[in-house]
Amino acid sequence: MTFVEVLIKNSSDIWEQYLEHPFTNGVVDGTMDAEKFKNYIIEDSIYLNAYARAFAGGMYNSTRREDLQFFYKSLNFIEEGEGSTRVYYLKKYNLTDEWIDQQEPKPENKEYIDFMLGVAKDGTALETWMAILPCIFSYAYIFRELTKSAQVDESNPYKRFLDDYISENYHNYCVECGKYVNKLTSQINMTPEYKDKLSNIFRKSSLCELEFWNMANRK
Ligand SMILES: Cc1ncc(CO)c(N)n1
Repeated sequence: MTFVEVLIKNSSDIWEQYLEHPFTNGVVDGTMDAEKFKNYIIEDSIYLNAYARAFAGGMYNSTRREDLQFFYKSLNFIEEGEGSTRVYYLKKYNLTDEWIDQQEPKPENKEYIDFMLGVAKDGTALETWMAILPCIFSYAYIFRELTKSAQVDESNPYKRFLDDYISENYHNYCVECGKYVNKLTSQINMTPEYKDKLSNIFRKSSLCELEFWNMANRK
């Protein structure tokens, strides 16, 4: 088993809950309440700004060119994909980035942001990847799994959102991230204690993801 596979296995009890969540299922079948989805997009726009700062923290703490490059290549990929989808929905709701900048995140979002930025501020590149990987991987996992048996309807208002995560492009990016992180772990001395430390960071972010869905599903 690769280290990335171990990480996911150690958080599988949480990951299983993503697939049964009323919010993720409501988005996939298009029945999600429009107001809830709008509020989700607002929180997620705040989150993605903090996410970019986490990458910046990871970059600041990286001294190897490959590590620096992988952070900015990833950030660019996210900005062009999900970032522009958020802008599309914000426009639809007549909201602007300037307005988003003024908003305070809800408590669940704030907890996730604070955790991620804390790891990125003081951690190594690898530790920072532990905090940001559940975000990247879980969306591919959730939306690929949930659309396996049923295609996304053309009339689904959330199709543009879903298409980002079920695309081949996003899948390939996840594979690339996995390879890169596995390579990082093969270059250092991974004691059992350190493996646990890394796995716990990944697990905490996985839990924050679940709380984010719970938050989104509350009015
Ligand atoms: C909270 C959250 N987690 C994961 C993703 C996917 O990158 C996202 N856009 N937002």
